[in-house]
Amino acid sequence: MFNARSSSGFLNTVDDPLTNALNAMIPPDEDPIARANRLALEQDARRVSEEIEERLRLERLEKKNKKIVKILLLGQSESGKSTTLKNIQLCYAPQSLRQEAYAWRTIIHLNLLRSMQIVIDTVSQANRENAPSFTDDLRRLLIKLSPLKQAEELLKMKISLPQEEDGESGIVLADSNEFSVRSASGWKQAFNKMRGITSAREDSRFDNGPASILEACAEDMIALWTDPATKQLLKQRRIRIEESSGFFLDDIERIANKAYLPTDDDILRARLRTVGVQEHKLSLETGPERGQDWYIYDVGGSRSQRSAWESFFDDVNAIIFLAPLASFDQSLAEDKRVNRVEDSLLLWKSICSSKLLAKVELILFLNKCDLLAKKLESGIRLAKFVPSFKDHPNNLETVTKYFRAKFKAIQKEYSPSPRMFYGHLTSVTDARSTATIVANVHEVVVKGNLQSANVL
Ligand SMILES: Nc1nc2c(ncn2[C@@H]2O[C@H](COP(=O)(O)OP(=O)(O)OP(=O)(O)O)[C@@H](O)[C@H]2O)c(=O)[nH]1
Ligand SMILES: [Mg+2]
Repeated sequence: MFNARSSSGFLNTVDDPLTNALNAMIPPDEDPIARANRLALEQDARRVSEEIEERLRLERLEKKNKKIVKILLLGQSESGKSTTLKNIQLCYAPQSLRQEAYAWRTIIHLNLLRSMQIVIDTVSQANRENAPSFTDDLRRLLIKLSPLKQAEELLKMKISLPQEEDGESGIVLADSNEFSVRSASGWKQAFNKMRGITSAREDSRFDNGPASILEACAEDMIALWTDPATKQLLKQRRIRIEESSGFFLDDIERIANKAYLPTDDDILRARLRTVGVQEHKLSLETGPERGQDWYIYDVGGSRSQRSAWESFFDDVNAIIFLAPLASFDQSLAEDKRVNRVEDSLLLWKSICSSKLLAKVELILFLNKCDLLAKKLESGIRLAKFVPSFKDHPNNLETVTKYFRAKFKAIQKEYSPSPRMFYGHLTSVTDARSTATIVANVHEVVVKGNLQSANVL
């Protein structure tokens, strides 16, 4: 009797309708030659049937693979979420980021002016207080740098040019020091208007006045920033601008040049606060997931914005959670009583324990390790801010090991069901090392996606 091959798992002798139909057609007085012919024909039919089954299986698999992948970036404000998104763009769609370089130039100019303003304010205050370290040189520089205020106003106007439908512009001022990007179209319109402009010379549609002011003031900005009296005043007042977001004061000569166009590295270091949620669509162009669409959601991380996160938890595949370790000696901008690392640990706990996220892959980036290393080397002791660290050696290896174990233990204790721990030590302003980690995230996401589709 004909036996269907069952190793493929699709067909068997009992239930297969084709086998049953063929068996019913066997003539009772069949001779050996007719039998051999019939078996050959049946085998042929079986092969074709199996081929069709296999093709359908592959099509089903392909469809499942094409399932939209959703990744959510979470973490407190300034943890590095938007910078991680830029890294993912750099890995999978570098041209799209480079096309935005000219728009980032304006943000970087604003970042530079923001840091310069902190220096100017500190030196001016020393003047008002008749500090002995205030010199005539500093006084002269302050006067010469007064046009920078106008440059800042012009830049803000330039970036706020497009009006959204509701009449609001894309860029808003969060406080006197920081501006931010709204999730809606204003900022994208600004990008689009500037898209394709690859050099300042082509920038005929926009007033290039602020860049002229910056170039004219470059020498004096460098003189003020590098003056030993300035450094001393900043140190006395414990102002460490070098560690703040969007620090470009060591690059004034290059950035204040009128022909300046940001490098990838500059774009990663630029600071533009996120307000709301930004969706970024990525179509994978190579590899086995070719054609698959990834949607990456970048959210605003400040406390007032966190209530909006939950509406994005639905059918999310993976969460990249950023905890900036270098902030162990800082408090939240929105609540000075709360230590930043403590806030990250509490946030991590709430994400791990969420029932809605029980099946979601969690990938932890213990970020800003470059700044953490510098901070520890400069003698700042972790135990002063995190007493449970006790008298362990205050070096990068021990500190990162300590935090990794702490985050891992929280995940283990609070996850509704057991899940893998993916923890990376990152410095997401470093594109090269981050590319390796992004590849790892890719693997986890693809594996998780196949598992959720019951393909693995
Ligand atoms: N040195 C250093 N700087 C970093 C690192 N990660 C991020 N930054 C910088 O920190 C600043 C803040 O990063 P963002 O990516 O804007 O932070 P965010 O989490 O998106 O913040 P919100 O939009 O306010 O929620 C930027 O200027 C980054 O360049 C890091 O690993 N090392
Ligand atoms: Mg952001």
